[in-house]
Parts: sequence; C-alpha cells; structure tokens
Amino acid sequence: MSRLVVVSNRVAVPNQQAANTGGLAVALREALQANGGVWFGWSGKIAQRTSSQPTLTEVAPVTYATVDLGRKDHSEYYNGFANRTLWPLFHYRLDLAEFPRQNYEGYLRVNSLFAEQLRPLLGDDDDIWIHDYHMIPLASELRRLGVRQRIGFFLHTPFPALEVFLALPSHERIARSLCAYDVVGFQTMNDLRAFLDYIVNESGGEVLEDGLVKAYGRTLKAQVFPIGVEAENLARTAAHALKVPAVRRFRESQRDRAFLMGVDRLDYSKGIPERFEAFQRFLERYPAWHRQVVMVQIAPGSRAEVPEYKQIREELEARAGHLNGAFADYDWTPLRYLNKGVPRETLVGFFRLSAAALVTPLRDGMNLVAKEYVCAQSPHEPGVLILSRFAGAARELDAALLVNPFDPDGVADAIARALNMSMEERVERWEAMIKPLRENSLDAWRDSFLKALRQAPYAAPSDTPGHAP
Ligand SMILES: O=P(O)(O)OC[C@H]1O[C@H](O[C@H]2O[C@H](CO)[C@@H](O)[C@H](O)[C@H]2O)[C@H](O)[C@@H](O)[C@@H]1O
Ligand SMILES: O=c1ccn([C@@H]2O[C@H](COP(=O)(O)OP(=O)(O)O)[C@@H](O)[C@H]2O)c(=O)[nH]1
Repeated sequence: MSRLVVVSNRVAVPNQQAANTGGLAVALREALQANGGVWFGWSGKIAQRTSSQPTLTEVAPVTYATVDLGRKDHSEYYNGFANRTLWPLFHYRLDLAEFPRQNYEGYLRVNSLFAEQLRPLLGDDDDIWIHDYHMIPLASELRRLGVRQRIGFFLHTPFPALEVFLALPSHERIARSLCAYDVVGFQTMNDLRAFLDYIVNESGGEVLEDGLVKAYGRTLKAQVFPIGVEAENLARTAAHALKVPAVRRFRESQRDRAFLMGVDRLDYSKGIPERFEAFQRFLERYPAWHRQVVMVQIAPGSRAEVPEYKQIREELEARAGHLNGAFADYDWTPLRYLNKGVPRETLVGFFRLSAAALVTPLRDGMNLVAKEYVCAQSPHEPGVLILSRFAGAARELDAALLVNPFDPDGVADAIARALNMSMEERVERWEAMIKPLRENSLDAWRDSFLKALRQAPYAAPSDTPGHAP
C-alpha cells in the first residue's frame, strides 16, 4: 500500500505544547495512528526566521516534519490571511474579514515555501492529503515543482455561499487552486453545493456525473466526507471516567445540581456570548431552576494575537461577571467559566456527568465536541444535546434538540425542555444519534477519502479517447 503524507498547518507532535489544539489535530493524530506515514506542517513555534528545512521527529509509526515560522510569515500567513481573511469569510463574518494585499502575498509565500520543503520528502508512490484553508494553494505549488502524485484536499471549515465567497478579492485564484487537487472533500452537502455553485456560475466549469468537476483545464472529484470520531473508544473512556481524579472532583462539586456543559475554543464562530445570553434568559424566565442548575463553560484561548480573539475574551469575562453578579447567591454560582483547556479524557467524564450540552456555534464546519458528547453518554441515562442548526454536525445529529443560536429565547426554551425531558425521550434521541456516529467513525472518514483519492486521476467522459463530443 502507498505511504500516506498528511499536511496541515497544525501538527500534533506527541508531548509538545500545541499538540491538542482543536478538532483537526485531534482527528488527524488518530487517523494517522493506524498505518503511519508522514505529517508535515507548522511546528506551532514562532522563531526569528522561518526554518530553511523541516525538523524530523520519529514517533513510530509517524514521522513528523515541522517548520518553525518567522514572525513576518506567522503574522501574514497564519494570523493574517488564514485567520483574518479566510476564517471570518468562510464563517459568514464578512463584517470581520480584512483583505490587505500584504497578507495574501504572505499566504502565497508560505505555501510556496512549504511546497519546496515538502518536495524532497515525497516518494513516487505517496498519497498526499492536504488539510484546510491555510493550505489551499499547496497543490498548485507542488505541481509547479513537478509533483505528479495524487493530491487530495479536505476543508474542515464551511465553504461559503457564492455571494459571500465573491467578496474575496482573490476568489478566482483560490478556486483555481482548489481545482489543482484530484479530490476535494467537504464536511456537508451545503459546503459542496456552495463550491459547485461557484464552479458552474463563475469559473465557466461543469459539474458532471459521479461528483466529477471539470474546471480550469482539469477534472477532479468533489465529494462530502463528514469527519467522524472514535465512538467506541470515547464510550469506553467515559464509562471509566470516574478513575480520573479531576472527574471525581467535578462530581463532588456537583452535589445534586444539573450541569449544562459548553466546550469550545475561544472563537467568535462558536457563539459563546450568545449562549451566555440564552442562559441568562433561561434564568430570568424559569426561576424554579435557580440553585438547581449550573452552566460549565470551558473555553481555552485560541489565536490570541488576532484582535477579534482578544476582544471576545474580554467580552466573555465581562458577561460572565455580569451574569453571576445578577444571579449568584452565597451558595450558588450559576456560571462557571474556565478560560483554559482540559484533557479530552477528562472532558468525556464531564460530559458523562452532565444533564445537557450546549453546542451552539453561529457557524461551524463540523464540531467534534457535539459528536464526542453523544459518544460519552450512558446508554441508559443519556444527557441531552442542544445543537445549533448551523454546525455541520447537525446534518447527522438531527435527533438533537436543534436550535437557532441567534435566538436566545429559543435556546432558553430548549434548555428548559432538555432539563424536563423524560428518560424515554432522552434514550430515544440518543439511540438515533449514536447510530450514525458508530457507522461514520473516524476510520471510515479516512478510508473513504483515501479510497476516492486512490482512484485518481479522474477523467471526464469527454477526455477519454474515442468519445464523440
Ligand atoms: O489550529 P488553530 O488555529 O488553533 O485552530 C484549531 C482548528 O480549528 C478549526 O477546526 C475545524 O476542524 C474540526 C475537525 O474537522 C471541525 O470539527 C471544526 O468545525 C473546524 O472548525 C480549523 O479548521 C483547524 O484548521 C484548526 O486546526
Ligand atoms: O479544553 C478542551 C477543549 C477542546 N478539546 C478538544 O478539541 C476538539 C475541538 O474540536 P471541534 O471540532 O469541536 O472544534 P474546533 O476547535 O476544531 O473548531 C475536540 O476534540 C475537543 O474534545 C480538548 O481536548 N480540550
């Protein structure tokens, strides 16, 4: 079998600091464990200068090849074009998106440099799988250097609707770069549809049968591959969670109160201020629940140098203080807000002990927390998932209590409904959700993407010899 080379901005090198940040790193770490391979990307370190070659770290079965970024590259490529242009735009926050030409040039420069450093590590029979919006131009850069191997791309974020994508001054170059891949994967049908809309209406390309797309002189496959989680492992970990001292302490602090859980990177796309607002509405409108319920929000810092992330951090501190100031009593603090990360093994224990989870992003590619929450539940006494309809996960988890995160009264009602839900209904909803999670596991996600990639190169019927035009 050919070797797998995974490329992503975030690389989870074992025992290193940046290892556990975000769903992409969690998922790829697990996806590479089975058959091994190479994982190339940013080291997570900012250095005086960008490395001239990657540092190789062997932790069988994976070779990690990581590059330190110099301050200017880090600022223009990661903080700049990736996180102040593409991220807000892809999450429908045109109001926050900025388009300085310098950041775009930094983005192209770092992609070209990654291609040069990756090129010597590639074997003739490798399959190359590139991840996320930081790396869109990488395939065309690799092709420019003569790389002929199969290259696939998976977008972990949403792909925005046509009118939003067109606001990007470099939309044509970005779309053309996507078409340099052999397979382009999306989280949901919505994302795929938006991409195809661009192909048909803007690129002058065509959408053919079987997910084939013909555009910019190439034929590629565009398909939906919703990312999964390791359902059985998470369930096992959760069942034994009380062995973890932090989970025991959490339970002791609970007394007989119902816990509502929120776990998100501190990101404006996650809808945390809106969630606090909804919880406040709930406390105002359902006073019988005072002292009976506590909301626990875990929000590790993220992208701390980007101004919008600093602002949201300050906003949340103020809102949390305000909410507790208005409702807390000497024996009850309604909101516990932790601005730090918690190991995943501990998180699943917290999930198991909670009455409900609030996963209410304003927009999210998938949201693995929603899937992990369901997997961590006891089959006989499951908690309730309150889930935003704008999370990719809502497609598979439509038996959750689906909410509109922009409507605080609606979310407040959903909290009350979750807390009052009969055990029969909780079990029924959980069974409907765990089924697709067991079927679309993380292994199934990886295998189905690689299966599609290994069928490349794709050709349109009109490209095959003997086909009458
Ligand atoms: O690497 P960071 O800048 O610290 O950000 C963390 C990751 O955030 C995003 O995660 C996405 O991938 C998840 C798994 O597919 C998905 O569930 C979630 O909806 C996405 O937002 C980002 O796309 C990653 O590149 C980052 O590493
Ligand atoms: O304190 C934390 C917060 C989050 N996570 C993990 O980080 C991932 C977050 O992925 P998700 O897809 O929900 O969102 P992202 O941060 O990638 O946008 C999940 O696996 C969480 O279990 C964690 O281990 N500790």
